[in-house]
Amino acid sequence: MNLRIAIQKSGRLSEDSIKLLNDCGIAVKSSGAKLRSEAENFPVEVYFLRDDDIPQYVQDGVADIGIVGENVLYEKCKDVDVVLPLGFGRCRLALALPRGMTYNEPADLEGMKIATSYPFLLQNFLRKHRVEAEIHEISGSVEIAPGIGLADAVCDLVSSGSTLFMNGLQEVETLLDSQAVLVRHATLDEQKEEILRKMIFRIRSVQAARKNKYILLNAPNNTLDIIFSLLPGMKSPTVLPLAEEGWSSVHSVLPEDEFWDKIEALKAAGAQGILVVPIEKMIL
Ligand SMILES: Nc1ncnc2c1ncn2[C@@H]1O[C@H](COP(=O)(O)OP(=O)(O)OP(=O)(O)O)[C@@H](O)[C@H]1O
Ligand SMILES: O=P(O)(O)OC[C@H]1O[C@H](OP(=O)(O)OP(=O)(O)O)[C@H](O)[C@@H]1O
Ligand SMILES: [Mg+2]
Repeated sequence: MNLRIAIQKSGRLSEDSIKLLNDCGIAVKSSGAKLRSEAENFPVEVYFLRDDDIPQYVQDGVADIGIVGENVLYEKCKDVDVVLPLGFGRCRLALALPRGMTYNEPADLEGMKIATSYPFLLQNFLRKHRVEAEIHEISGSVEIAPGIGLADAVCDLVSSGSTLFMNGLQEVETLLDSQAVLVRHATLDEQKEEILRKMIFRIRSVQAARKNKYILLNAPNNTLDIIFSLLPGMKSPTVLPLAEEGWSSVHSVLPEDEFWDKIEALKAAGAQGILVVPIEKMIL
């Protein structure tokens, strides 16, 4: 029996969703016209859908799991469980006003007409701040609304901010920070649970590998104590003697976010010939 997984057919999450499955050793191709596809080497079947529909499909058990942005998930309010964050599709749901308009607090939105594709999340925000405003729901190109007299403000997704900028808008509030998450139907039979467990294990290994680098360096033996204190490694660093007397080669694993600071410190401690290599999988 196959685990049925729903991913976005074409859009911002499609490529990263397929790449994640591929990096987990699950051979699926991007959809084309075929909206269902079985992996060749792992018991999953992929459904290619509009992202808006994914929470409903997973809630109803039409799909067992899905990949969807938190923005869509929380807007749709469906009963599905979040399994784990996936680290891509990062964006924020934000309120924006025409540039130059003063904004100090949510009360400044009182009486405004706000265009959005996220009426539920916007309504929550307005209610929380006891603001009365009119919500005008549109399904896309939201940022055009103030410029054509359709609304006074917008509430839409932002990542680089260039769409807001190009449309003469300024961001004034963040309602939600979002990324893609893996969601699941509340209950699955034991066979599907087992497939999902394997998949989660693979995803975690891929994520750990993406967050770390393998580092190799040469150092004089009298600097090794300082170098070890800088390089924790998965257990502890590997040390091999160099052919040249009094020198060693040290191998270790470094988190991506500590990387540049550590490299500076390693150089200062006497490390030379530093090589940094990506890790493909990391089994914890
Ligand atoms: N600018 C962005 N940067 C990063 N992630 C984004 C950005 N815009 C949207 N996302 C994330 O990607 C998801 C899909 O965005 P996309 O624009 O492809 O959706 P869509 O047009 O609604 O597609 P569909 O046709 O599937 O309904 C969003 O729900 C959000 O989680
Ligand atoms: O801050 P930025 O980097 O400019 O990104 C923000 C834009 O990206 C998304 O739309 P998208 O380009 O996915 O088009 P869509 O309207 O078809 O969803 C979102 O709806 C914004 O319009
Ligand atoms: Mg959509």
